[in-house]
Amino acid sequence: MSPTNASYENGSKVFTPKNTLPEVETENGNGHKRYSYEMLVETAQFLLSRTSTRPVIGIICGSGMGSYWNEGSLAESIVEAERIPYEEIPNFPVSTVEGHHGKMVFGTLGEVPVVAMQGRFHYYEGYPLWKCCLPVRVMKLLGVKTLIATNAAGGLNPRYKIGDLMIVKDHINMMGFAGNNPLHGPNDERFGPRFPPMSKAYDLEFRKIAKQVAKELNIENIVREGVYTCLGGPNFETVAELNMLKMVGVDAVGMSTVHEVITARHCDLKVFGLSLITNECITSYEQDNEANHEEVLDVGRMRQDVLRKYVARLVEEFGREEQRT
Ligand SMILES: O=P(O)(O)O[C@@H]1C[C@H](O)[C@@H](CO)O1
Ligand SMILES: Nc1nc2[nH]cnc2c(=O)[nH]1
Repeated sequence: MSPTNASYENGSKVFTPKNTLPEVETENGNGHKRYSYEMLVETAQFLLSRTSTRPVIGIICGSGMGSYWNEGSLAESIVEAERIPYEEIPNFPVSTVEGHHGKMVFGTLGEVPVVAMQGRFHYYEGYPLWKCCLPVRVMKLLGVKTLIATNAAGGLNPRYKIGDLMIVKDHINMMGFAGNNPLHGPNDERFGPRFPPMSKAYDLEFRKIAKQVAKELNIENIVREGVYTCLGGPNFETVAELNMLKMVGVDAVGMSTVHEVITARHCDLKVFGLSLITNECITSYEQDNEANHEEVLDVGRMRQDVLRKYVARLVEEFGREEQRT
């Protein structure tokens, strides 16, 4: 079935969108049924019935940033928080990774209504990319205008230090090179166009604001700006892989965010991406150290104070920017 009807007007091809995403797609090879638009509306309506918050900013908390230790983290600094476990949410997957709680948290940050995912879904957990990104579409249906996607990442740029923060300037969709994309399959025009552009994926104004706020908070010495890539995981990379990624201009390597950002841009959310550099990428066979998840979580804990303050101020400023435009 074609997702669009093409006709010709004055010699140019004109596409008339059809709402064609079938109720439930066929299983996509690994037992995961695709969800219809209506099912995601049901999910959003359930959430709206469980909270009085009407969020304008959605936050995805990266590994170790979503309250692994229950207090002091980004998700825990949300005021008048209402927490809804993923298991209670219709059509929602569950979080299986240590450091990811599995709750949607509604409330305010700096008086801006927000929803935060305390725990995200990763491809390596066995979810197809579209399912990893399902909450982004639910956020859109909740009324969210801006997505802040945070992640833990390995620092590939030799100037980066463990504990640095990287404003994401752009990404390289490595999994997309192999044809794995969250938008793969029939397109539902109610979310967005068949062929969305990605050249301005990370909002320029937000990036400027983030640099300004870093100055105000006196953390500009640890705030960088660079290119992120996502690999499928769950293993950390080989030396050869990392050297290849370095050659193509990658500054930080992770296992998330890229597909969430593609999904967010497809449904016209504005995006800000932030990586916490939790470990050094090993690019030489002479180095003894190896990447490990414990270090990733430890660095998240070490930096939770800074992250919390930084993201809370960003939310305030982005909320203001949202009202201005
Ligand atoms: O959810 P994020 O991208 O922050 O988590 C990263 C990637 C893996 O899930 C984990 C590896 O330690 O951290
Ligand atoms: N792929 C990848 N993901 C990470 N998440 C945190 N650190 C890393 C890393 O070094 N590589």
